[in-house]
Amino acid sequence: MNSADRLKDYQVTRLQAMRSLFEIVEQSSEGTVIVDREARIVWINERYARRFGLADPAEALGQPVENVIPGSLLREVAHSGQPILLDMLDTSKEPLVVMRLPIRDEHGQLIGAIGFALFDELKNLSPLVSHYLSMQEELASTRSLLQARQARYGFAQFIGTSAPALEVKHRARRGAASEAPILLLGETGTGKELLAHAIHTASPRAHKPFVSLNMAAIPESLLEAEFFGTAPGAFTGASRKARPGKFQIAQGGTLFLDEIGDMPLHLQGKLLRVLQEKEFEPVGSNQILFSDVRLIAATSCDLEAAVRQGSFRADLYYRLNVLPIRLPPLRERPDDLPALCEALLAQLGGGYRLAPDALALLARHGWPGNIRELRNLLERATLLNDGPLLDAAMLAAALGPQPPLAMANPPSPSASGESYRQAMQRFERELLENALASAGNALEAARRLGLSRSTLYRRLAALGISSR
Ligand SMILES: Nc1ncnc2c1ncn2[C@@H]1O[C@H](COP(=O)(O)OP(=O)(O)OP(=O)(O)O)[C@@H](O)[C@H]1O
Repeated sequence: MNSADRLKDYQVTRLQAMRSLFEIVEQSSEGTVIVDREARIVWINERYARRFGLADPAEALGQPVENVIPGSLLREVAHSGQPILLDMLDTSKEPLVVMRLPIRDEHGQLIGAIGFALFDELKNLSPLVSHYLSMQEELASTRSLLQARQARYGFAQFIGTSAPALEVKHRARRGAASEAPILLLGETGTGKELLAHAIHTASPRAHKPFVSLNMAAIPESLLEAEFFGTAPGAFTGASRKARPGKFQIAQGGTLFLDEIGDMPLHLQGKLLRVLQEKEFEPVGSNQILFSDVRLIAATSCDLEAAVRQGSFRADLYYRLNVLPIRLPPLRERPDDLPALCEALLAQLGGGYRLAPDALALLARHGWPGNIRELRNLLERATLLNDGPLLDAAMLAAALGPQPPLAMANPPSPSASGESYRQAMQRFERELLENALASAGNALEAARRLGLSRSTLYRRLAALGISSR
């Protein structure tokens, strides 16, 4: 077939397509009307005429379109030549969804317009519209949640070039590339949460949420709902709406469970099920939800001892312990002190630096609160001094009247043959009670001790000390 034949063929096909289109729309629509350039009706189908109260379509011919169809915009289209592809037309009965198109002759001259009433069953559209609106809402809230839940730190923020710190980063990078659960072990303030953020940021899940949950900070009775969410009206006082749990919020991303050793036994079984079966049920529902969440757990307590004592399930411990990473206490990595001080002082702002004798003093300190304690101390020193150079005397003043813990007198051994454990408990009790008494409140006491508030509360609860 040559190109002229092909063109002829195309034009025929196009004409046939146009005719079919007109017939289909005309037959399936609620009505069709054609007007000339002056917006007088030249043709209207029976159905449409009847809708506007005319028994015979012939009665409409020659009339201005607005006389028959109040509110019609066909005059505008016949004048401007601009189509109105989708619009609503209010009528005395139900509103119509209409389409209006200009009509041109074979020379392209505007000669009128055609209007189709596509349908009147607007309620058919409402599920579509409400579905669209709810999807828009969901998208907006997911976007803002995601922004709020982006991990804040990467490996660059984890300061340290000592051998133990490099080993931590090396293992953490390997962990980031895998999907296995990670268990972060270490004393309070050693950077477990910081490292969990960094692992998430370096993992393929980085663009999905990072959600953290501290077992010690949430009352036991609310933990299950925090974890798995609730079905609508799941329990008295629960919201009538379903409430998503951290597993749903973290979907596709990472869930960081801090102080996992404080997790109640009955929840440990449920967590194990999620890890093994990748599914869970919201509280008060028997709907099974699929979970795609990478778990990073952290603890400052001795989980193996907890397993031996029966307060932590052995099967969950083994499942979590696939890739344990132990964060060394600050006293085991004194070489990192200068870099840590520099980074923490830079974060605090104000251009402060440490004098060499200040570093020597810090190296002798015991750091029970580790890097959090170091950060708090430096912050206090910058608040007490105008700077820019902080010396040993200034840091000693910021540390407070008592000598640094490493140099403090050890508790005297009890003449009555007190065990190591009992002596440690007595020491801890004195330390916490003194801190509470001198600080006046738990938040300030935690700050002074270099502990997180949740760790302080947990230790107070364990020793039966009231925080008031
Ligand atoms: N290697 C590090 N480099 C820089 N800052 C650090 C480092 N490790 C910890 N920090 C800082 O020390 C503080 C405590 O860290 P983080 O909260 O991660 O400790 P944690 O081990 O999770 O403590 P807890 O067990 O009490 O919850 C934070 O301000 C953190 O940014």
